Amino acid sequence: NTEVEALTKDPKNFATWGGDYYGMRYSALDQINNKNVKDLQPVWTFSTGMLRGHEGGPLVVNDVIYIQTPYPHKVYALDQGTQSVIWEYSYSPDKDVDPNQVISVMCCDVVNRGLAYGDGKIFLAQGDATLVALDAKTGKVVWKTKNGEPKLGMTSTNAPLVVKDKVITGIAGGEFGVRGFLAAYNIKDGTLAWKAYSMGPDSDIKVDPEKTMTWTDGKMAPVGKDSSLKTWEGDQWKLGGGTTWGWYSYDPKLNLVYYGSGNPGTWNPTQRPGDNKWSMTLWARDADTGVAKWVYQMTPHDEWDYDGINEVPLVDLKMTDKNGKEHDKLIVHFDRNGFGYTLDRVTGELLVAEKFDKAVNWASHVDMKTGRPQVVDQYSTHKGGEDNNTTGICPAALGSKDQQPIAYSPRTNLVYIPGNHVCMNYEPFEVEYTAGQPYVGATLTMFPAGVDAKTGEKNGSHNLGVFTAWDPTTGKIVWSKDEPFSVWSGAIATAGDVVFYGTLEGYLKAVDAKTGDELYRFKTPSGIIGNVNTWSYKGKQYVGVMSGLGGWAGIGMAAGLEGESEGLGAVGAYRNLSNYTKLGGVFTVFGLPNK
Ligand SMILES: O=C(O)c1cc(C(=O)O)c2c(n1)C(=O)C(=O)c1cc(C(=O)O)[nH]c1-2
Repeated sequence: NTEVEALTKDPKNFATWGGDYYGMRYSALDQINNKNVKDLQPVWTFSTGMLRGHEGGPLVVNDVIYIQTPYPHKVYALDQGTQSVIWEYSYSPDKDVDPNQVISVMCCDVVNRGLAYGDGKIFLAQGDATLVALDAKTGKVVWKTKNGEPKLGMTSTNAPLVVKDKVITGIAGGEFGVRGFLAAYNIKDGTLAWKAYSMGPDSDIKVDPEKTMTWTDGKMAPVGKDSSLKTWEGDQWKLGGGTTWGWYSYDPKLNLVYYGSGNPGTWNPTQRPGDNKWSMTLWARDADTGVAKWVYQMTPHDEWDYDGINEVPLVDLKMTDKNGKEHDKLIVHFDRNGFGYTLDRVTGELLVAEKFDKAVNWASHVDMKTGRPQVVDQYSTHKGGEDNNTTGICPAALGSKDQQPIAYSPRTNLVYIPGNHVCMNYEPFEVEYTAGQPYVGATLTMFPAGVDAKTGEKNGSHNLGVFTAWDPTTGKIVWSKDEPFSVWSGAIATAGDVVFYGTLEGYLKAVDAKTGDELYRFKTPSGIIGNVNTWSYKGKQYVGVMSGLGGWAGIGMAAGLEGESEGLGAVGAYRNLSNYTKLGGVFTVFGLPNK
């Protein structure tokens, strides 16, 4: 979409979830820099009036700020000059939708990861799995389309992406036996352009047996006929998961959309033998047709809920592989499974797969020839012994990183990873599918990793989080900073050589892009699970973030859960958070003082 591309080229805007089509989360603004960021101040705030988890970040298009809240949603268009509401959209359910039923099938709080802009419209993927287009000037509904059935456990939490004349969106519900898909809707009227499932017959998954390639035996080869069906028993693929609730990025020159698919259903691995393709997979799909150019499955036959949906940012960086071949169009991906991947985004060749959190113990390494992780027997959840409980698995199900997007700076050539440092015990149990009911089949408890995040030495630390700078060409940690709680907020890097991120206790932090030294912190009104964005208005640079504790890590407080293993195992680990912060959605804008 040429309009969106032009908007993202002017750093006064922040016009997609990632700031650009690449999903780099880098801003060319440098007014706020590593020397003066210590003087940063909150300059205005705005309460969203809602309590649950606030994910995503402000979209800034031609001086108007657009923010959205968790389900049942509000969208606000804000005027920066008067700091007032231009328009407000209030969600109202269609006749056949019961908001309480929707809330009951949203797995990890009622979050929403953000808005998209294009063609004079603002797009919101609503919790009830309808995609709505709002007039960017008035907030009036232009069109609305049903992308999934909440009664079957389908919900939406993703930030859509406008690509050419289409809006790309996905579906959540991997814990409810939903078969994931990516869908493209026509931007003018919301009619379906294409839909591509994560598993099933070749035609459903838009895979060409001859032309869709995958990493095999150290090179790319066609996936062959029935590449998904062959890896499931019977028709289990129909409840196969592989949902697509994360982030989508796009290469306008290659016309390819990149994203990852989630965990296979159920979490109990003994119930679904096989590799369960193409769950846990990185995808490159043609934006016009949806047909897959290449696929790479990161975690075949998942046994840990290492959902593969984390963002797939594009980076233009030169590297030479071990055969001496040069690559300069790359993607990076930091998976829940704890491995940081670099692939050639044109061909899908696997270039780097290394641990970005040294606590990771479920696999020793990724075999670079087959691309398969080498599972450590002791941490296979098939092998839980008499009580069926496998203990001390790292990372926990919420991964070494969950949905919180990374930032990449083309000035340092480093990736900045907001991360988790959490391990788990995992006890699978037999579960039967009932439409619209949880199809989880495992009980978890989580706890801090207790090892040095850089060296892997045991140190008994109680940190649940870590913020890491990473070299994507070598797969090495450059620096890392412990955080008391998981960093559940999306980072941003700037041309001022500052990296910003939020913490679960509620701090907005700025660190030096080269050294990681902390330069600034400010305690916002609630825990931060939103993304930090930056833009400029009347020549002045601003930084903005939504506070509002929730998401999976904050589910205990957000949903009022108490039991150790409630909230899919997260409640126990993050219990202490309530000593630091409370619920409440607030958008805070920061700037340097006027001289
Ligand atoms: O399988 C799914 O469909 C699905 C959906 C979601 C979601 O939509 O928020 C999450 C997850 N899984 C999940 O595994 C997970 O760790 C997670 C964390 C969060 C969050 O917003 O904090 N959502 C989700």
